[in-house]
Amino acid sequence: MTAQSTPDVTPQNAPVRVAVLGCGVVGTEVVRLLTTQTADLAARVGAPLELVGVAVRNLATPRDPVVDPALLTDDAEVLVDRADIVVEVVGGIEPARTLLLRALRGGASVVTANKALLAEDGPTLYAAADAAGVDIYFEAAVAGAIPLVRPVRESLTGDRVRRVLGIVNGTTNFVLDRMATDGLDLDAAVAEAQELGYAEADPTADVEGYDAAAKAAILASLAFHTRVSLADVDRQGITGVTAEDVAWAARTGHVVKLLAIAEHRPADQDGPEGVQVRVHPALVPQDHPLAGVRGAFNAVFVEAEAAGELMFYGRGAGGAPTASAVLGDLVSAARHRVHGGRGPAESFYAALPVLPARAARTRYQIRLDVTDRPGVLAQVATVLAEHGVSIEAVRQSVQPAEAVARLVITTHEATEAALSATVAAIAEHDSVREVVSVLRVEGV
Ligand SMILES: NC(=O)C1=CN([C@@H]2O[C@H](COP(=O)(O)OP(=O)(O)OC[C@H]3O[C@@H](n4cnc5c(N)ncnc54)[C@H](O)[C@@H]3O)[C@@H](O)[C@H]2O)C=CC1
Ligand SMILES: N[C@@H](CC=O)C(=O)O
Ligand code: NA
Repeated sequence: MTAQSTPDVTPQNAPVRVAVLGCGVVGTEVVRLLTTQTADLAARVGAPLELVGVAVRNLATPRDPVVDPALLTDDAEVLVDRADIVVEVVGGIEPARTLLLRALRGGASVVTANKALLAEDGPTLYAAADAAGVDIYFEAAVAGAIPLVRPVRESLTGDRVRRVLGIVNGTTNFVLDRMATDGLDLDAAVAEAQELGYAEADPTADVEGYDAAAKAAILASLAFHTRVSLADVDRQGITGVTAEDVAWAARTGHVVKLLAIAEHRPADQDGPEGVQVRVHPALVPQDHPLAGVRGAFNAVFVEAEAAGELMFYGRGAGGAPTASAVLGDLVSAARHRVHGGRGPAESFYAALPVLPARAARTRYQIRLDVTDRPGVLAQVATVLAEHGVSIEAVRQSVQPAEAVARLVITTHEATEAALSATVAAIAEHDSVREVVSVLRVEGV
């Protein structure tokens, strides 16, 4: 195998000045790619990319040797004012928002990995970019290295996207995988994900589903040409998922995954046109492609009217994979600085209402402990039937010593509202000791 050749022609155009804000897991890898691929990047852009500085919170923090100490500053505002393109890998809402607005208003383009900020206040950033005629790119913000933002924002913009469904958080996928395959508990698996650089600065954002919900909001906005914010997403994380849930999933031929699902619903007898966006743990059949997504990998299906079903798969977290997506955006924005042109502006003309996710119809698996005596199963089945929820399958295992039977009921499709009412009624029943768990079943 031969080494890739390095171009020997130095582009004649003036350098594009790049500022990097934040030098943590992702920032360090961005600096590494910028400083080790200088000639290739210059050839691809048509001008050198000059790293003019790296803003950090604490100058005294020990850093990877790839980061030249002479480039470090703790004055991010001054650095922003010196740049043509600002790469933001600090994370969080403030000071990231203020710094990015300063960059955009000053005429710099922006590349950001910050899904929390985009899902909270994306329209303000888009508007500032538009007013200044500059770019805002954010491939790294959704599904790390996987090209997904660009395909949805640009490649599929001539089609009608109906649904986006998948795994968009590497940390929780890693955690659920470690729980299932190695019997690790949630806290130990989260600590490992932090060690590997997958988790957010506060991993609550991962385990409680906020990170996946932010990504779902961004994807829904792009896919359906409308505005969806974090607050619009029906969100449930994985902290309620127990080792027993994971074990029962395997016994019934499933794996537990944290899924993000965004759907465009046409007007029909159930209600008006709109979008539904939800994030929650779900049982996925073991033979479904999403079940084979291991570790911190992500996988997303996009269903479009003309294109049909597309699947995107790859590393959804980690410093180097995320930096790859950042650099791709940086080259695009830099090309525009050198040769003219702009990336896409916000497209929100459809202005669709966000519909309650409780109206979404899915299958469910209900696990409950009942008194082990004749006729109990028929009584539980009657409660389900009375609420219009039909049963697809029932498994029963008995613990004779305790006179308890464990029932695992898989339902046909039902709304969350119907299911909740049914579960409440079941829980009231004399023979029911405990409703142990209720999980959606997706991907069937
Ligand atoms: N780690 C990952 O796998 C991925 C991270 N992201 C996003 O990338 C961004 C950065 O993530 P990480 O590098 O993992 O986080 P990190 O916590 O490792 O790095 C952030 C760095 O920013 C620094 N910082 C905080 N406030 C600052 C300020 N005012 N000025 C300058 N520096 C400041 C922190 O000291 C820290 O070193 C976040 O928005 C995150 O959501 C996106 C995709 C994947
Ligand atoms: N914490 C995030 C990082 C990438 O977006 C994740 O685990 O997916
Ligand atoms: Na991506």
